[in-house]
Amino acid sequence: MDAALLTPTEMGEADRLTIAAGTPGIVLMERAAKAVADAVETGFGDAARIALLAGPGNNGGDAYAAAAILERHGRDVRLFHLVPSQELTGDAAIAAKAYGGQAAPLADFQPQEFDLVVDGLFGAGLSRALEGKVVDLVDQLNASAVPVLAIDLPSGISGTSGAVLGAAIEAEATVSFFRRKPGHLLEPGRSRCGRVAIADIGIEADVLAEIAPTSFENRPALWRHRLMLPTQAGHKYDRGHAVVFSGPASQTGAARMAAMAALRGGAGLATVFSPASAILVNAAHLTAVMLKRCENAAELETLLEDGRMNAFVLGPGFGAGEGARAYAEAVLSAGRRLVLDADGITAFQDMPDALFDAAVAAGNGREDDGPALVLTPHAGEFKRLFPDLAEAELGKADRARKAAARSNAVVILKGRDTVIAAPDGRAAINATGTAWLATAGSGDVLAGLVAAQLAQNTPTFEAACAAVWMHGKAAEAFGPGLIAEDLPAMVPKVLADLIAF
Ligand SMILES: NC(=O)C1=CN([C@@H]2O[C@H](COP(=O)(O)OP(=O)(O)OC[C@H]3O[C@@H](n4cnc5c(N)ncnc54)[C@H](OP(=O)(O)O)[C@@H]3O)[C@@H](O)[C@H]2O)[C@@H](O)CC1
Ligand SMILES: Nc1ncnc2c1ncn2[C@@H]1O[C@H](COP(=O)(O)OP(=O)(O)O)[C@@H](O)[C@H]1O
Ligand SMILES: [K+]
Repeated sequence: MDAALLTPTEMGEADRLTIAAGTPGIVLMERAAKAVADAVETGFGDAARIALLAGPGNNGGDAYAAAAILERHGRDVRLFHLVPSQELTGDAAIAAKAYGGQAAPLADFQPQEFDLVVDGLFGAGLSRALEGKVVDLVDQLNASAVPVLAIDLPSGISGTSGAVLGAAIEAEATVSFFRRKPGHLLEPGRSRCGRVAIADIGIEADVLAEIAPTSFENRPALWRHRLMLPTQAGHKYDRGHAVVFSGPASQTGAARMAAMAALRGGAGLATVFSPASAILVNAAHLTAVMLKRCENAAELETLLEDGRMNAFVLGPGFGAGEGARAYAEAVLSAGRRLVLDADGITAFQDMPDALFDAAVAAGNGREDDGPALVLTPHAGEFKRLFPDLAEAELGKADRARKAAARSNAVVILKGRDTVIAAPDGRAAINATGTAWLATAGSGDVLAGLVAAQLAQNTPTFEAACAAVWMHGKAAEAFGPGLIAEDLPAMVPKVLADLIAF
């Protein structure tokens, strides 16, 4: 549960359970305010003049309480309120009453008069788009060079989806409480948050058992225990045999990169299945990865008789069309797990139901494996299979969740904020990687890394999460100038860190 993310509603529940167990709300608010004041001292110690913006709810209450602490520390603070303090209720009213310092209406706020702005306008309670004068204020603040420290979330960012509702503050840092929220990790929220720190305000982790969150940050804590690492006396077949389908002679590189990634990621063996026309070009470039001819669906049926080949990748450089559909259906109906990427996804754009039916029929493979199918679309490919979901007013995590449920697949919806979703409703949001991953062929390597985990019998959701995390870590380890070929070579370092973890 360390990796759990809480939606604002779930966070409200954590708050409620904690208060019911005996900690008054004002105590939680005081602790939240202390964390904000600490973040000011550690991150913005040089700021001479500090403005705190207070909204109409408890986010504003946090601002009042933080202003009181900073003033006690001798800092030059001034508070600006969206509504007069007499209109506040509950804990926010208590905090406002306790603050005896300077306060003025928000209309008087001029960003350039300050060295730091603490944003306590709206947090978890944001319920609709910002409008009117508040939008003007947000625009004015964003245009100024004054750094902002956001309380809980930058105002205007949805904690659930990371969306900008009307307008949103661009923070340099954000202090949130107990656990991250999806909006801290999903774009554009992630970019608006700046550095995120999570403060312990005394909410016990055991409230999570009752809340049963379904969103997670993609961290090793989520899947490390499900990874099958080599054993001392292990045989290569213990680690499975990954197969990648090659495209025609002019586009074979993608499959080889995926196969190399499968091997580096720990599959015991990796083989490229190649059409006859591309055998020579593949042979000229393969060494540790093996090669077999696979010309058509009939030949594939024969090859599938070798039950040790347990994880397949179809799509990178494959070419779209009927061939891809027949292969995908054959692999799934043979009870093997399949990563369907790129052209493999496009091949089903006119008949997504044929794919979903095949995935449903394939069921969950061996008992604990999870779904037989992994889909790895970027936003464009996602739209080909799920046009209605791509256009619906949904956050990225819910979009991926609905797609996973409909297709009975684990869906890896790629991008800077890749979401991995399972048909059972779990969704993990990834935070590893660099912008250098946006390079030709990097998705092919990811497909191979997923197959590496599937080959080693990692359950499907955890396999996908681990692969996405490693892919990002490999990019971080390489640094600038990355091209796709560099990624498999960085996997050993990523694995070493993971094993030491
Ligand atoms: N949970 C916890 O454990 C803890 C939570 N804590 C803190 O509480 C915060 C959550 O407080 P909260 O629930 O009072 O919500 P908050 O973000 O202040 O906003 C609600 C107010 O804004 C209003 N409003 C909404 N949208 C609007 C719009 N577009 N334009 C204009 N108005 C809008 C809304 O009005 P209404 O929708 O009711 O009309 C309501 O008045 C959380 O982020 C954290 O900082 C900490 O103290 C520590 C413990
Ligand atoms: N700005 C970014 N930051 C981090 N990762 C990114 C970014 N842009 C793309 N990626 C990742 O790079 C990979 C690109 O895959 P894909 O779109 O399939 O490209 P290709 O088809 O060229 O292989 C995905 O894993 C995606 O999540
Ligand atoms: K805020």
